[in-house]
Amino acid sequence: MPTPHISAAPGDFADVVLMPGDPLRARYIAQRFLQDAREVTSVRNMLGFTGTNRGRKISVMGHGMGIPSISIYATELIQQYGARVLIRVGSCGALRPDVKLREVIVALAAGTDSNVNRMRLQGFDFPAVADFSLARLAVESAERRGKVVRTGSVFTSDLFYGPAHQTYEVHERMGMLAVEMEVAGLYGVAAEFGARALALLTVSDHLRTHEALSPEARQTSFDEMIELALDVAVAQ
Ligand SMILES: O=P(O)(O)O[C@H]1O[C@H](CO)[C@@H](O)[C@H]1O
Ligand SMILES: O=c1cc[nH]c(=O)[nH]1
Repeated sequence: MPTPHISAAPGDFADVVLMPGDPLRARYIAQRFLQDAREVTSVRNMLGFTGTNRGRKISVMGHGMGIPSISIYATELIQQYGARVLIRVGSCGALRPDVKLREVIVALAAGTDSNVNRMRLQGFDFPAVADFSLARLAVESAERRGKVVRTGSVFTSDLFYGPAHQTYEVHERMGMLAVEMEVAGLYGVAAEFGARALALLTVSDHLRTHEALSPEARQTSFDEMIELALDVAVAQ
């Protein structure tokens, strides 16, 4: 049963998995937000945990950085471990001046400079969209908690250090809120294997103003995003 990248036993994972990029954030979420959490995989230190939240079995696992990395973990979780719902909880850099640090973005869709979804769709454009019911639950949860969230599209970039800044204006003109590195890939994997996916992103830095969250502010803001993600997870 173990895959090349996940050493968990059958049944170790819940059907709903929260996925931060950073495996240490996965451990933090498990320790702070899950009851009776236990580590279920640690291959390459890509930590995964399973516990409960409000009585609902939930897993959390890191996915690393970039589409190739998240694609491996998302595929193996769905195909080998029965995951049906994947919720990325990540960080992003804001593009538009009106998008502020600490805001949470519900990523309804993602454009990308990656070719992976065209490979899936024999050269044609693929609409990389979130699962609507998950997105709606996230927005409803934010309303209940009195938290304002943004909904809209983001840009998934293959390169963290690259020429993307030359195209920021174009992304912005096309209505994109922020840049990150995995969402388009996650939505492609979910579509290919019949799972549901959503990404919630906290604005950790601003690509125009070059402001960035302090480590403390980053932690608090991520906690608010994780609470929304858990509301969605528990409702499944
Ligand atoms: O904070 P995470 O979830 O890793 O997300 C963002 O941070 C990483 C880059 O620093 C990329 O993975 C990007 O998508
Ligand atoms: O991928 C990312 C994540 C955060 N901020 C960025 O500029 N890019």
